[in-house]
Amino acid sequence: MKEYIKNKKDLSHKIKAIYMWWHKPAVDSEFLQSLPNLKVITSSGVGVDHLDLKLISSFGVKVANTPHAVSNPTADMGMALLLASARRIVEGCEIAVSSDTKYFEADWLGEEVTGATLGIIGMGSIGYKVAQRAKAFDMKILYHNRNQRKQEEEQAVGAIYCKKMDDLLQQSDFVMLIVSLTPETHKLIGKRELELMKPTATLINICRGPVVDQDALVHALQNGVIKAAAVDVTYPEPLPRDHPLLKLKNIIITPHIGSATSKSRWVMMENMVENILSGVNGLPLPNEVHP
Ligand SMILES: O=CC(=O)O
Repeated sequence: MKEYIKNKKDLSHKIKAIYMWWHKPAVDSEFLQSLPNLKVITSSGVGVDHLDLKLISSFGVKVANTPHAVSNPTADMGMALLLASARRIVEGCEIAVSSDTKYFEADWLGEEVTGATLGIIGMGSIGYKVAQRAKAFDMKILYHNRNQRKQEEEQAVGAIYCKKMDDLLQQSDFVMLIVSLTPETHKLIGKRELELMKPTATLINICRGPVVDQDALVHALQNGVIKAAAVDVTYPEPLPRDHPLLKLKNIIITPHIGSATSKSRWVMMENMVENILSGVNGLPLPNEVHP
Protein backbone atom coordinates (compact mmCIF):
# COMPACT_ATOMS: atom_id res chain seq x y z
CA MET A 1 0.00 0.00 0.00
CA LYS A 2 2.87 2.37 0.87
CA GLU A 3 4.41 1.84 -2.55
CA TYR A 4 1.04 2.36 -4.19
CA ILE A 5 0.54 5.67 -2.41
CA LYS A 6 4.11 6.83 -3.19
CA ASN A 7 3.46 6.29 -6.88
CA LYS A 8 0.10 8.06 -6.81
CA LYS A 9 0.87 11.47 -5.37
CA ASP A 10 -2.43 12.99 -6.64
CA LEU A 11 -4.40 10.18 -5.06
CA SER A 12 -2.64 10.40 -1.71
CA HIS A 13 -3.97 13.97 -1.27
CA LYS A 14 -7.51 12.72 -1.76
CA ILE A 15 -7.44 9.97 0.87
CA LYS A 16 -9.40 11.02 3.96
CA ALA A 17 -9.99 7.67 5.60
CA ILE A 18 -8.47 4.23 5.65
CA TYR A 19 -9.66 0.97 7.08
CA MET A 20 -7.26 -1.55 8.55
CA TRP A 21 -8.16 -5.17 8.05
CA TRP A 22 -6.45 -7.28 10.72
CA HIS A 23 -3.64 -4.85 11.47
CA LYS A 24 -2.74 -4.01 7.87
CA PRO A 25 -1.41 -1.71 6.48
CA ALA A 26 1.24 -0.78 9.06
CA VAL A 27 0.77 2.83 10.13
CA ASP A 28 3.98 4.72 10.92
CA SER A 29 5.05 8.35 10.53
CA GLU A 30 6.18 7.86 6.92
CA PHE A 31 2.75 6.48 6.10
CA LEU A 32 0.96 9.30 7.93
CA GLN A 33 3.13 11.95 6.23
CA SER A 34 2.20 10.52 2.85
CA LEU A 35 -1.53 11.14 3.53
CA PRO A 36 -1.81 14.85 4.40
CA ASN A 37 -5.63 14.92 4.37
CA LEU A 38 -6.23 11.76 6.35
CA LYS A 39 -8.92 12.25 9.01
CA VAL A 40 -9.77 8.79 10.29
CA ILE A 41 -8.36 5.30 10.60
CA THR A 42 -10.81 2.55 11.45
CA SER A 43 -9.43 -0.78 12.54
CA SER A 44 -11.27 -4.09 12.41
CA GLY A 45 -11.75 -5.76 15.79
CA VAL A 46 -11.34 -4.33 19.25
CA GLY A 47 -7.60 -4.46 20.05
CA VAL A 48 -5.54 -1.45 18.98
CA ASP A 49 -2.16 -2.61 20.30
CA HIS A 50 -0.85 -2.51 16.71
CA LEU A 51 -1.43 1.26 16.51
CA ASP A 52 0.65 4.08 18.00
CA LEU A 53 -2.33 6.17 19.11
CA LYS A 54 -0.27 9.15 20.27
CA LEU A 55 1.63 9.32 17.01
CA ILE A 56 -1.55 9.09 14.96
CA SER A 57 -3.26 11.75 17.07
CA SER A 58 -0.26 14.08 16.61
CA PHE A 59 -1.12 14.05 12.88
CA GLY A 60 -4.69 15.14 13.72
CA VAL A 61 -6.06 11.73 12.73
CA LYS A 62 -8.76 9.96 14.76
CA VAL A 63 -8.85 6.20 15.39
CA ALA A 64 -11.91 3.98 15.75
CA ASN A 65 -12.49 0.26 16.21
CA THR A 66 -15.42 -2.17 16.10
CA PRO A 67 -15.94 -3.51 19.65
CA HIS A 68 -19.61 -4.41 19.24
CA ALA A 69 -18.85 -6.78 16.38
CA VAL A 70 -16.48 -8.92 18.41
CA SER A 71 -17.75 -9.11 21.98
CA ASN A 72 -20.35 -11.90 21.64
CA PRO A 73 -18.35 -14.24 19.40
CA THR A 74 -15.18 -13.74 21.48
CA ALA A 75 -17.10 -14.51 24.68
CA ASP A 76 -18.48 -17.63 22.98
CA MET A 77 -14.92 -18.58 22.04
CA GLY A 78 -13.81 -18.22 25.66
CA MET A 79 -16.54 -20.60 26.78
CA ALA A 80 -15.82 -22.96 23.87
CA LEU A 81 -12.16 -23.20 24.92
CA LEU A 82 -13.12 -23.62 28.58
CA LEU A 83 -15.52 -26.45 27.81
CA ALA A 84 -13.24 -28.08 25.25
CA SER A 85 -10.35 -28.06 27.68
CA ALA A 86 -12.36 -29.25 30.69
CA ARG A 87 -13.91 -32.13 28.72
CA ARG A 88 -10.78 -32.83 26.62
CA ILE A 89 -12.75 -32.52 23.40
CA VAL A 90 -9.75 -32.36 21.05
CA GLU A 91 -8.09 -35.43 22.59
CA GLY A 92 -11.46 -37.19 22.64
CA CYS A 93 -11.88 -36.51 18.94
CA GLU A 94 -8.41 -37.92 18.27
CA ILE A 95 -9.34 -41.05 20.21
CA ALA A 96 -12.63 -41.48 18.38
CA VAL A 97 -11.02 -41.33 14.94
CA SER A 98 -7.88 -43.27 15.88
CA SER A 99 -7.29 -46.70 14.33
CA ASP A 100 -5.98 -47.88 17.72
CA THR A 101 -9.16 -49.08 19.47
CA LYS A 102 -7.19 -49.96 22.64
CA TYR A 103 -7.45 -46.26 23.36
CA PHE A 104 -11.12 -46.70 24.22
CA GLU A 105 -10.24 -48.81 27.23
CA ALA A 106 -8.15 -46.12 28.88
CA ASP A 107 -9.27 -44.59 32.16
CA TRP A 108 -9.85 -41.20 30.66
CA LEU A 109 -11.58 -38.37 32.53
CA GLY A 110 -12.19 -34.67 32.17
CA GLU A 111 -13.31 -32.05 34.68
CA GLU A 112 -16.83 -30.90 35.49
CA VAL A 113 -17.57 -27.26 34.68
CA THR A 114 -20.78 -26.95 36.70
CA GLY A 115 -19.95 -25.50 40.10
CA ALA A 116 -16.29 -24.84 39.25
CA THR A 117 -14.74 -21.41 39.90
CA LEU A 118 -13.99 -19.18 36.93
CA GLY A 119 -11.59 -16.26 37.45
CA ILE A 120 -11.98 -13.56 34.79
CA ILE A 121 -9.04 -11.18 34.45
CA GLY A 122 -10.32 -8.14 32.55
CA MET A 123 -14.03 -7.47 33.09
CA GLY A 124 -14.71 -5.23 30.09
CA SER A 125 -17.52 -5.92 27.70
CA ILE A 126 -16.18 -9.33 26.59
CA GLY A 127 -15.37 -10.30 30.18
CA TYR A 128 -18.89 -9.45 31.27
CA LYS A 129 -20.40 -11.49 28.45
CA VAL A 130 -18.25 -14.45 29.52
CA ALA A 131 -19.60 -14.00 33.06
CA GLN A 132 -23.19 -14.07 31.73
CA ARG A 133 -22.46 -17.34 29.95
CA ALA A 134 -20.64 -18.84 32.95
CA LYS A 135 -23.59 -18.01 35.20
CA ALA A 136 -25.73 -20.29 33.05
CA PHE A 137 -23.25 -23.08 33.85
CA ASP A 138 -23.68 -22.42 37.60
CA MET A 139 -20.02 -21.44 37.85
CA LYS A 140 -18.74 -19.41 40.76
CA ILE A 141 -17.36 -16.22 39.19
CA LEU A 142 -14.44 -14.14 40.46
CA TYR A 143 -13.06 -11.19 38.55
CA HIS A 144 -10.12 -8.83 38.63
CA ASN A 145 -10.29 -5.51 36.83
CA ARG A 146 -8.79 -2.02 37.18
CA ASN A 147 -12.22 -0.80 38.30
CA GLN A 148 -14.86 -2.65 40.22
CA ARG A 149 -18.12 -3.06 38.30
CA LYS A 150 -21.37 -1.53 39.61
CA GLN A 151 -23.04 -3.57 42.34
CA GLU A 152 -26.09 -4.32 40.20
CA GLU A 153 -23.88 -5.57 37.35
CA GLU A 154 -21.99 -7.85 39.76
CA GLN A 155 -25.23 -9.15 41.22
CA ALA A 156 -26.77 -9.85 37.81
CA VAL A 157 -24.08 -12.44 37.09
CA GLY A 158 -23.09 -13.28 40.67
CA ALA A 159 -19.50 -12.06 40.15
CA ILE A 160 -17.20 -11.34 43.10
CA TYR A 161 -14.51 -8.68 42.74
CA CYS A 162 -10.92 -9.59 43.64
CA LYS A 163 -8.94 -6.39 44.09
CA LYS A 164 -5.78 -8.50 44.17
CA MET A 165 -5.21 -10.65 41.11
CA ASP A 166 -3.26 -13.11 43.27
CA ASP A 167 -6.42 -13.98 45.23
CA LEU A 168 -8.23 -14.83 42.01
CA LEU A 169 -5.31 -16.93 40.75
CA GLN A 170 -5.19 -18.95 43.96
CA GLN A 171 -8.91 -19.71 44.06
CA SER A 172 -9.89 -20.35 40.42
CA ASP A 173 -10.27 -23.65 38.60
CA PHE A 174 -10.30 -21.80 35.26
CA VAL A 175 -8.54 -18.47 34.75
CA MET A 176 -9.58 -16.55 31.64
CA LEU A 177 -7.55 -13.62 30.30
CA ILE A 178 -9.54 -10.86 28.56
CA VAL A 179 -7.40 -7.72 28.91
CA SER A 180 -6.07 -5.28 26.30
CA LEU A 181 -2.36 -5.62 25.56
CA THR A 182 -0.59 -2.59 27.06
CA PRO A 183 2.83 -2.13 28.69
CA GLU A 184 1.08 -2.91 32.02
CA THR A 185 -0.42 -6.21 30.84
CA HIS A 186 2.63 -7.42 28.88
CA LYS A 187 3.58 -10.78 30.49
CA LEU A 188 0.96 -10.19 33.19
CA ILE A 189 0.96 -13.96 33.71
CA GLY A 190 4.47 -15.26 34.27
CA LYS A 191 6.20 -17.92 36.36
CA ARG A 192 5.11 -16.41 39.68
CA GLU A 193 1.45 -16.11 38.67
CA LEU A 194 1.34 -19.63 37.20
CA GLU A 195 2.79 -20.97 40.44
CA LEU A 196 0.02 -19.24 42.38
CA MET A 197 -2.61 -21.12 40.37
CA LYS A 198 -3.94 -24.49 41.52
CA PRO A 199 -2.09 -27.48 40.00
CA THR A 200 -5.54 -28.61 38.81
CA ALA A 201 -6.34 -25.26 37.13
CA THR A 202 -6.59 -24.34 33.46
CA LEU A 203 -5.44 -21.06 31.88
CA ILE A 204 -7.50 -19.72 28.98
CA ASN A 205 -6.22 -16.82 26.88
CA ILE A 206 -8.55 -15.12 24.41
CA CYS A 207 -6.93 -11.67 24.37
CA ARG A 208 -3.31 -11.32 23.20
CA GLY A 209 -0.43 -13.81 23.27
CA PRO A 210 2.13 -11.53 24.96
CA VAL A 211 -0.13 -11.16 28.03
CA VAL A 212 1.35 -14.55 29.02
CA ASP A 213 5.05 -15.31 29.34
CA GLN A 214 5.04 -18.21 26.89
CA ASP A 215 8.30 -19.78 28.12
CA ALA A 216 6.86 -19.84 31.63
CA LEU A 217 3.67 -21.40 30.26
CA VAL A 218 5.61 -24.16 28.49
CA HIS A 219 7.46 -24.91 31.72
CA ALA A 220 4.24 -24.88 33.77
CA LEU A 221 2.46 -27.26 31.40
CA GLN A 222 5.44 -29.60 31.13
CA ASN A 223 5.91 -29.79 34.90
CA GLY A 224 2.35 -29.98 36.22
CA VAL A 225 2.44 -26.48 37.71
CA ILE A 226 -1.01 -26.07 36.14
CA LYS A 227 -3.14 -28.77 34.57
CA ALA A 228 -3.86 -27.37 31.14
CA ALA A 229 -4.18 -24.32 28.91
CA ALA A 230 -6.42 -23.30 26.03
CA VAL A 231 -5.27 -20.33 23.98
CA ASP A 232 -6.64 -18.56 20.94
CA VAL A 233 -3.60 -16.28 20.83
CA THR A 234 0.17 -16.83 20.92
CA TYR A 235 3.34 -15.04 19.93
CA PRO A 236 4.19 -15.17 17.15
CA GLU A 237 1.05 -16.19 15.28
CA PRO A 238 1.29 -18.79 13.95
CA LEU A 239 3.84 -20.48 16.21
CA PRO A 240 6.89 -21.97 14.48
CA ARG A 241 6.13 -25.63 13.75
CA ASP A 242 8.86 -26.81 16.15
CA HIS A 243 7.59 -24.73 19.09
CA PRO A 244 7.43 -26.73 22.36
CA LEU A 245 3.76 -25.71 22.96
CA LEU A 246 2.80 -27.68 19.84
CA LYS A 247 4.23 -30.86 21.33
CA LEU A 248 2.09 -30.81 24.50
CA LYS A 249 -1.10 -32.82 25.00
CA ASN A 250 -2.46 -30.54 27.75
CA ILE A 251 -2.99 -27.47 25.59
CA ILE A 252 -5.56 -26.51 22.98
CA ILE A 253 -4.39 -23.88 20.50
CA THR A 254 -6.66 -22.14 18.00
CA PRO A 255 -5.50 -19.64 15.36
CA HIS A 256 -6.83 -16.33 16.76
CA ILE A 257 -10.43 -16.94 15.70
CA GLY A 258 -12.27 -15.30 18.61
CA SER A 259 -14.37 -13.11 16.36
CA ALA A 260 -14.29 -15.31 13.26
CA THR A 261 -18.00 -15.68 12.57
CA SER A 262 -19.81 -14.56 9.43
CA LYS A 263 -22.16 -12.32 11.43
CA SER A 264 -19.27 -10.63 13.19
CA ARG A 265 -17.53 -9.87 9.89
CA TRP A 266 -20.68 -8.19 8.55
CA VAL A 267 -21.14 -6.08 11.66
CA MET A 268 -17.44 -5.20 11.56
CA MET A 269 -17.70 -3.93 8.00
CA GLU A 270 -20.86 -1.94 8.85
CA ASN A 271 -19.20 -0.40 11.91
CA MET A 272 -16.10 0.51 9.91
CA VAL A 273 -18.23 2.24 7.27
CA GLU A 274 -20.06 4.18 10.03
CA ASN A 275 -16.72 5.23 11.55
CA ILE A 276 -15.41 6.38 8.17
CA LEU A 277 -18.54 8.31 7.19
CA SER A 278 -18.59 10.10 10.54
CA GLY A 279 -14.86 10.85 10.38
CA VAL A 280 -14.86 12.33 6.89
CA ASN A 281 -17.97 14.41 7.67
CA GLY A 282 -16.47 15.84 10.86
CA LEU A 283 -18.97 14.06 13.13
CA PRO A 284 -18.13 12.26 16.39
CA LEU A 285 -16.93 8.73 15.63
CA PRO A 286 -19.29 6.01 16.94
CA ASN A 287 -16.35 3.99 18.29
CA GLU A 288 -13.47 6.40 18.74
CA VAL A 289 -10.42 5.10 20.61
CA HIS A 290 -8.59 7.83 22.49
CA PRO A 291 -4.81 7.77 23.00
O1 LIG B 1 -8.26 -9.97 18.22
C1 LIG B 1 -9.29 -9.50 17.88
C2 LIG B 1 -9.68 -8.15 18.16
O2 LIG B 1 -8.84 -7.36 18.60
O3 LIG B 1 -10.84 -7.83 17.91
